Amino acid sequence: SWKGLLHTYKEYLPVNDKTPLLTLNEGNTPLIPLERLSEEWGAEIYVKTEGANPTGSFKDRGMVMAVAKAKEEGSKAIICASTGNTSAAAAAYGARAGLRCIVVIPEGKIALGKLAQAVMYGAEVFEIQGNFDNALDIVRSVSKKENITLVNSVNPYRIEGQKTSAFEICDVLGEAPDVLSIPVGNAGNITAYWKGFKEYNDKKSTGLPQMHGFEAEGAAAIVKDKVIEEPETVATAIRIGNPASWSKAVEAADESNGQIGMVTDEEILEAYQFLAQKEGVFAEPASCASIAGLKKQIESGAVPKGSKVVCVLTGNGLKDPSTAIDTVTVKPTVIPNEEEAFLEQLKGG
Ligand SMILES: Cc1ncc(COP(=O)(O)O)c(/C=C/C(=O)C(=O)O)c1O
Repeated sequence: SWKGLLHTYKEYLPVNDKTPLLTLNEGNTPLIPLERLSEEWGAEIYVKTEGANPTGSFKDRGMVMAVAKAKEEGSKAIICASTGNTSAAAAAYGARAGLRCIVVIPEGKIALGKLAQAVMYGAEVFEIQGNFDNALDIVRSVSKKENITLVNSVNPYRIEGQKTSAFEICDVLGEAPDVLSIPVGNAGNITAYWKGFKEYNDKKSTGLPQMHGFEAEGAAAIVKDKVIEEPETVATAIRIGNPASWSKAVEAADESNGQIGMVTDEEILEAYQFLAQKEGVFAEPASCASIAGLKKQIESGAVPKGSKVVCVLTGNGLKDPSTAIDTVTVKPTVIPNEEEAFLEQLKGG
């Protein structure tokens, strides 16, 4: 049976006999074929549903590695800035490892499910009156002054843990896909996937995908080649205006002959709905940037028909119930406690 990432991929990870084999059974997430969209769009499309991880996002992969190494090094506390999923994962793995966990999130801009997780796992939660980029600046500085381990994706152990998803995709498909489509916020994840695909290719000749990353238009620092001081997007997870791994994301796109593109909130929300309603897959808005971006690239021919594509769905749709209820097209209907009234509605009365 599956024993988590540190156990499964120890030969590819900085795991030694002093590293605690921390786990919440992260990893081994489903790779689901999208039959209807593949048919409609003329490509072979799969989604890597990272929302199936223990805290509902891909962050668990990086956090299990970063927290295990923090504990190995005798750290007593971890800290991160977060748009929500990093703080949820840090809080969970910090609790699991018995470490103090401090998280700094942008006041009023965190999805409800993520805040619920951070508080429930017992993190010390600070809502900064600023955005993620402001929060990251502060926690990077504080972690240097205090003996507290920074677990944002500037911590290389996060990238090590997150690269394992590329291994799983190659193991299931038997080779790398032609295209890997992925949302981009702070750009740690696209960096990690590219590292993973290269390592696996070196070891097993699995081939290399083109890396296609997508920012939200209101936070598209890389695409616009400028820091976005006031990033805005409904996809709050990627509401990041100064990606910490900016140059590594560009490197991944250039080396793989891929590209970093951007999608509008409207395109994200459209993908958010048709993915759930046509394929039964519910992912949070930021995740759907990978679907929205792929749609545009197939339409433009940037991704040729017949390509084998994996879209990374980075977070579970349940993380952000408010956006689902607020933006869904077909709203719920209220009915009295009467069968007649219900039948009337069912018949489209
Ligand atoms: C659902 C979801 N999808 C995509 C991203 C972008 O990944 P990166 O490009 O590696 O940043 C995030 C990132 C979230 C945080 O940065 C945080 O939680 O602080 C996310 O939660």
